[in-house]
Amino acid sequence: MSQSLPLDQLVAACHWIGEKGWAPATGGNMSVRRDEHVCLLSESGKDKGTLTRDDFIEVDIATSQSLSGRKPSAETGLHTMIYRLFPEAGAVLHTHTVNSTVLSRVEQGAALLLHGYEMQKSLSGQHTHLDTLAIPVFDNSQDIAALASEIEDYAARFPLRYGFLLRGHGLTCWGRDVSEARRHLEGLEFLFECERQRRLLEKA
Ligand SMILES: CSCCC(=O)C(=O)COP(=O)(O)O
Ligand SMILES: [Zn+2]
Repeated sequence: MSQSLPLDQLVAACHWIGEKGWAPATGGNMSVRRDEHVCLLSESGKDKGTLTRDDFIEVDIATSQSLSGRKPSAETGLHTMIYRLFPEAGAVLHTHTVNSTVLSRVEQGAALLLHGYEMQKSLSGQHTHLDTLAIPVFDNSQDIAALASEIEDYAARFPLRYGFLLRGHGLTCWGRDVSEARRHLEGLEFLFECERQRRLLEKA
């Protein structure tokens, strides 16, 4: 059986994300790397749970410019930043879930620390619940270029793996391919739900 193409895998991932309710009201954006220079990014303003192959736009990774007249995601600069920072990154998924939106506001520190969860091992290279996983949290901004620059500066000084949270906005995560990006998204969302519940129960 022939293996589906990365874009087909990404479209299936978008439908899965939509079914999960993780991209409500046109929120979220998704992309896949085509090669060293170009990625395919979801078109801005569309319902991401019902995207088709035709809803993805070729974008130059170096300049973040669309190679056609159509408007790619408002957050294009964050996707291209990830592809420039991490040559091994093959797919980027951005979602607006309740957990990522609320936890990123409750967490006042520079990172959401996850510790003691077996499902930390769902993330590539993680082998024990005894380690502490730090998912950085950045203040939300409508200035995507400035936000990308802030995150690039962070990545120059600290390890940046799996994803980052935008405070009161959502999660952007990535993987070597669509399958790994999906696993990282699902694993992080599970961990966020656990952490949100833990904080609620420990306050009770
Ligand atoms: C109502 S969604 C606000 C924009 C956003 O945060 C998002 O993730 C979707 O923007 P896009 O331009 O990619 O549709
Ligand atoms: Zn968003």
